[in-house]
Amino acid sequence: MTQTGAPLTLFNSLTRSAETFVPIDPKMVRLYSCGPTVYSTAHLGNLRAYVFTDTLRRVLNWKGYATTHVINITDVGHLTSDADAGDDKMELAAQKSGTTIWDVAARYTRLFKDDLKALGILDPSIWSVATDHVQDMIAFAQTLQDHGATYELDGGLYFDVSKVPDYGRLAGQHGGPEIGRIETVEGKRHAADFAIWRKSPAGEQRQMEWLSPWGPGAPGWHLECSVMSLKYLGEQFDIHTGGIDHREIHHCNEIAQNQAYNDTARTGANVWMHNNFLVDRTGKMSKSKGGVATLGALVARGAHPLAYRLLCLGAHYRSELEFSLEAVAAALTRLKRLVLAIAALKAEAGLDDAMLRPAREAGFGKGAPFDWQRHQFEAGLSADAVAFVARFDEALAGDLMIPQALPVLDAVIASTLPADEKLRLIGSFDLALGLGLLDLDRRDLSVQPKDAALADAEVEALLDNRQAARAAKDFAASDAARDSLKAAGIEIMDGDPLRWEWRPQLTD
Ligand SMILES: Nc1ncnc2c1ncn2[C@@H]1O[C@H](COP(=O)(O)OP(=O)(O)OP(=O)(O)O)[C@@H](O)[C@H]1O
Ligand SMILES: [Zn+2]
Repeated sequence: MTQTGAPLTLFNSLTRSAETFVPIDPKMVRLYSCGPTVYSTAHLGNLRAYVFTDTLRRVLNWKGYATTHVINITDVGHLTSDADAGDDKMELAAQKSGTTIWDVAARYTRLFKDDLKALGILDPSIWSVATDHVQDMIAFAQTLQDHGATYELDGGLYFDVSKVPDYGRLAGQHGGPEIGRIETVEGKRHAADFAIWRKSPAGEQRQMEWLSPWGPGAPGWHLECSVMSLKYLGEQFDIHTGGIDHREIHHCNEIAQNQAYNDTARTGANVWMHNNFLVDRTGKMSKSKGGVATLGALVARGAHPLAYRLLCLGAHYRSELEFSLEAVAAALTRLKRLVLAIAALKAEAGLDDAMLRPAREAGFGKGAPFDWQRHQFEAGLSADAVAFVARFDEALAGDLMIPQALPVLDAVIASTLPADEKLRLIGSFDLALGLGLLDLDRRDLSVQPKDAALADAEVEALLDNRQAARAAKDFAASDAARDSLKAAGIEIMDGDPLRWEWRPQLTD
């Protein structure tokens, strides 16, 4: 299938400019996203990174491209300091929890995937787990050594960044191998050199270690992404993504390894894309700071996970997004308004299951283009409706400008189009937005806070009492019922078919 609509432009961190996207193979766009280090629960900042990659992949599919998307799971090698020092994050977490690294990895991988599901993030074509690829990594490191790009120290096998052209170009640092790094290891030739194989200290056996030509040890973190992207996507693929922190070191090192491995100046991916940070008042949200906001914590306060997705979609991926509970509350209200409006449209037009099918089926394909689904929604639309599709498409095509696509959705709802056409447009748009708009019920969004004092049935009983009191014109009793519900965190919504909802505890 060929690309539809406006030409897609994407901002390439490598050239620091927005470029028209030209796939290497128009039949299959190859995409790699640096995955999580599974040593603790992902925080909302980490999840922003995957809302971004999911949006990218959905937009590619929406525009008619099939994708092969790889996300890795880092269960070895990521050190506590980016400056190639400190402990392995996984080892440290296992020590702290008194379990094995494998248990830690299994637990947090599962929790991570649960979070992605709750956020409407589609499964990648391939989840690649670092520890499944250690033999590939050893072979890759051996080739780097054969190509003269490494040197051995007591602590491990090091990559010599002076052996590749223009090291650090991605970070915008054209200073060569001496750029801004602290010398932390005795004998390193350049500050930016990094370990691709970390030898186990003599006389010590690590929980996770493998035999290698350089002795027992474990691979470096940067190595895994080069190896797994090469294995599944080839020497040069289309797009590589990660958070903006990866632009400075991790991706520079991946590029250097790819170049040394292939003996070329090519970087491994044509387009390198980076999402900006989720920040709070103290700066970048990060696990190391403690007291971290997780999706589970938001839900415990009564927010629906998709409210967080909508919050992310409301900011362009290259802008910082400031996190606050108030912002989540506002996104939740925005989502509720959308869902209420859509419920009214469904009541007006009658939404049959046949219309929902394409939206649901879109989730099964691990990267298939959305042509068929879009055709189901868009076939036979009026010229006025098609004009909305063009506006929406243009926003997506301009470097994934979702904040400009969302108002097109609002405009559709406010328009004079017939309800059936509005629903079709919403169904089509939502393939790219991933908010589950046609499926969501207002009831789904009324999430019960974890420490809620009342159960659903008790709320219903109190509401019935109140209704009876009102019918008997006993306004004191009716007000008392309202007040006791309010004290329990429940808002009564007269005139709303749902009648009531939990008031999310979304203030600091
Ligand atoms: N505050 C943030 N906002 C957006 N993306 C982030 C943020 N923090 C990390 N990321 C991204 O999340 C993804 C997963 O990162 P990873 O699991 O390795 O996190 P981490 O480095 O252990 O987390 P932390 O930085 O909190 O210690 C990466 O692409 C990373 O760039
Ligand atoms: Zn990576």
